[in-house]
Amino acid sequence: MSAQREMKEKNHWKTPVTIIITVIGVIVIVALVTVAVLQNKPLLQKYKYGIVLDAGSSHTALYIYKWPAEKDNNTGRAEQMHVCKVKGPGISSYAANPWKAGESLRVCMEEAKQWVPGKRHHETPLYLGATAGMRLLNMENSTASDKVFQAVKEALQSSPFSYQGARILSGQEEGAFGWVTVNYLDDRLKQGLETTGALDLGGASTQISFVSDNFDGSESPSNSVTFRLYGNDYNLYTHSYLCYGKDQALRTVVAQQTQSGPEKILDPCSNPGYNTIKNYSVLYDSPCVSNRKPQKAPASFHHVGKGNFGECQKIVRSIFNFTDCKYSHCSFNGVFQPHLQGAFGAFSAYYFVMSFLNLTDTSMPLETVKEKLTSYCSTPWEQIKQQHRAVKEKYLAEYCFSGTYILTLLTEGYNFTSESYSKIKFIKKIKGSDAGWTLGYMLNLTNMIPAEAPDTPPLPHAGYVSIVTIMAILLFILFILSLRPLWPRCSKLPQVV
Ligand SMILES: Nc1nc2c(ncn2[C@@H]2O[C@H](COP(=O)(O)OP(=O)(O)OP(=O)(O)O)[C@@H](O)[C@H]2O)c(=O)[nH]1
Ligand SMILES: [Ca+2]
Repeated sequence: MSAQREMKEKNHWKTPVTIIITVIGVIVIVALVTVAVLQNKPLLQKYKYGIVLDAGSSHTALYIYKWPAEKDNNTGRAEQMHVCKVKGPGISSYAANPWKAGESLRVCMEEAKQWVPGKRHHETPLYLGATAGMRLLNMENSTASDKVFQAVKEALQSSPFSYQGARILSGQEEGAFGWVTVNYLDDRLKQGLETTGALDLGGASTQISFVSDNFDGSESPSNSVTFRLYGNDYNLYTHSYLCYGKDQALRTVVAQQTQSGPEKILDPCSNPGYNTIKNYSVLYDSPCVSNRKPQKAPASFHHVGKGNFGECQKIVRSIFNFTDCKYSHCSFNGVFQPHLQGAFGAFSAYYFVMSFLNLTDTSMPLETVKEKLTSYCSTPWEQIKQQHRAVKEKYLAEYCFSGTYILTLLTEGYNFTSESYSKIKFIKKIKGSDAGWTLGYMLNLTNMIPAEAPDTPPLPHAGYVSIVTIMAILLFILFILSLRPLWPRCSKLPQVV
């Protein structure tokens, strides 16, 4: 009797133990699965943001980038979220009123505050990089350049973002980061694919950057930039030609025609019927041409269009020096350049000009490109204006020169042949992000491209979760089986007895 009671009491005790064990088991399963889910992926996809201001010679643009805020930055791709074009000219144009340079940025800075979520403002890095316009101002008047930077810094520091500095990029940096952007957006770096060269045509300078098998940097170290990205070594050739941006090259071509200080020039690079008065002091107010300034000249001259592609190309050719070269190969002006290799992406003014002129199809023979330019250049100015009422007159007036300049720079300056020309792609954006140096610059400064290939997880996220879930269930079943001797079935034994 007492044994039976003991057994009954024991059974009373066993049932709650089984329940507790079951509850603990369920909790363990839930905890394990939750850990697996959380460790590998945040429940809510959050983004990080970065802002880069491109203070170019002709204008400033503010780019906002975003990327998934995963454990390490290297797994998600950064993409352009928004671009804000600053109204007015580039910051170097405010040399006489530096505070206005800072003021000009305010509208876009306000816009940035709307695009980046408020709670991310303080952790969002903000950079400003200035290019050829500020390089020229710095050469001409470093005090004025410092004052412009001071004004710009104050404007940026007063924003809620994490200001990381404003500086002038070197030509090598500008070229190399443009190359990084293009290849990053094309996913060529991560996958270790053959890279694409980058051609950037700005207002005051132009860059060419590419990887060439027969360039190791030894022949001209100043043209060499090395990178180790995702476990691959790149020896990049890059050169930036100051004064060979579209605006400065045009200035040089007009200066070339006004060296004797005439009152009128008949310019083959402007359409027939184009006629405007230009100021000598404005034209020669740039270190790119100041040494050519005529000794004796009136205050202004009549700039009259003649519209002749062939003659225009002759003058354009004359701003390149093709004779001096101390290296095995040169492009122009005695600058070393290895043999062109692979495909190229051409952006900025290359794209603006060639898309306007319907010349982005590079399978078109070079002869056809010349014919189309001949036709555009010879079209009367009034007709051009009538046909393109929505396009800014300043741009319209320059397309004959710009097209001629681009063709000459590519084929005679950089030595693109009809075959290699067909490997150029005129581009504005890649997968929604603008081609340009800004993204590459930010990726570099935020260490978002690792030197070594990231450790790829042997299993995707879902795989981890499934395995942990199965293991947890198996463990639980084993655990329950191990408790068999305590199962309620035992409590019935005394009744049988
Ligand atoms: N036709 C046309 N030209 C443009 C447009 N936007 C800019 N440009 C011109 O194209 C040239 C190059 O522009 P950007 O690439 O912005 O040059 P930037 O960055 O200011 O100059 P850099 O400091 O030399 O790089 C300049 O002469 C601009 O005036 C456009 O929408 N259409
Ligand atoms: Ca630029």
